Amino acid sequence: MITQSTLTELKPSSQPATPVLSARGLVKRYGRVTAMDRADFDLYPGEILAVIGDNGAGKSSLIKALSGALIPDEGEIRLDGEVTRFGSPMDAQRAGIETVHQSLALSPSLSIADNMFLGREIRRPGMLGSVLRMLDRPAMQKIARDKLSELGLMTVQSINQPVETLSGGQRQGVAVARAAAFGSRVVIMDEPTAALGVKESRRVLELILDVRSRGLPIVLISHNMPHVFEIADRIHIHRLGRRLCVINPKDYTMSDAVAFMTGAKAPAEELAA
Ligand SMILES: Nc1ncnc2c1ncn2[C@@H]1O[C@H](COP(=O)(O)OP(=O)(O)OP(=O)(O)O)[C@@H](O)[C@H]1O
Repeated sequence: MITQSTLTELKPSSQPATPVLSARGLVKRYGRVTAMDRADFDLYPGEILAVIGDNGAGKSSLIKALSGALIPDEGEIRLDGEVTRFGSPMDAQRAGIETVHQSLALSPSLSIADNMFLGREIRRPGMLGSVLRMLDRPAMQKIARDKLSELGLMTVQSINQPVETLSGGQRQGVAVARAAAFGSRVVIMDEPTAALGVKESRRVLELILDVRSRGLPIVLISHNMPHVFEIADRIHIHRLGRRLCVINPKDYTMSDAVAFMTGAKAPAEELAA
């Protein structure tokens, strides 16, 4: 049953007014296709915000803009209230935003530790002026081991095991651990359970809750309604390139959410974002 919640009520009362990450009026056009049509977004400290929407609603475009992989034609993004511009994914990473892509972006033949530090290896101080500094493998292995055990992921036999020898759930675990290790402000997860079985999905959901309990807010893009309703604090519903509304999963059913997503039902006026 639809209750008459207001947007204000949807923010947990402990939340300060400033979102960690927000966007206003994002627009992205590809020729005649408008992938983002004045899209808004707000992520508050310590929350799991699910982003749901029908195929082609523009979720990936929104997430790409928030993670520096797409430069919007219009609109603004704010980090801790300050207007920011991400020219590349590296810019967003430097600002503390880590994204776990659906493809995971892991190198199968490399070890778990090497994958965790791919592209940001730790190097030993080299000879004065030397560009070719040696990799500090012991340091990277120690941090990788610490991060994985912090998240209860030390079921993998060795930190030096190639990623291709891991199960789908363990690989997802490595990708989440990497994001949690380097993301100081926000972790974005794109369909983290899409390719997993029931047991592995469960473990990944627990991992996401672990990451939240360590204080990092999470954006979860998912088509899996039971997962979304189980772990999200708020649900951002995207439709036709923009945020349609934000709901509290305690106040709505999965059928309500699907009806909003598909346009079968309109949200109450005060919910409209
Ligand atoms: N690079 C591109 N070139 C042309 N059109 C694009 C491009 N990227 C996205 N689009 C279009 O923009 C719209 C929104 O796409 P987007 O991938 O953001 O949606 P989505 O909600 O993530 O969809 P899905 O759930 O199917 O992954 C779609 O119509 C898509 O075809």
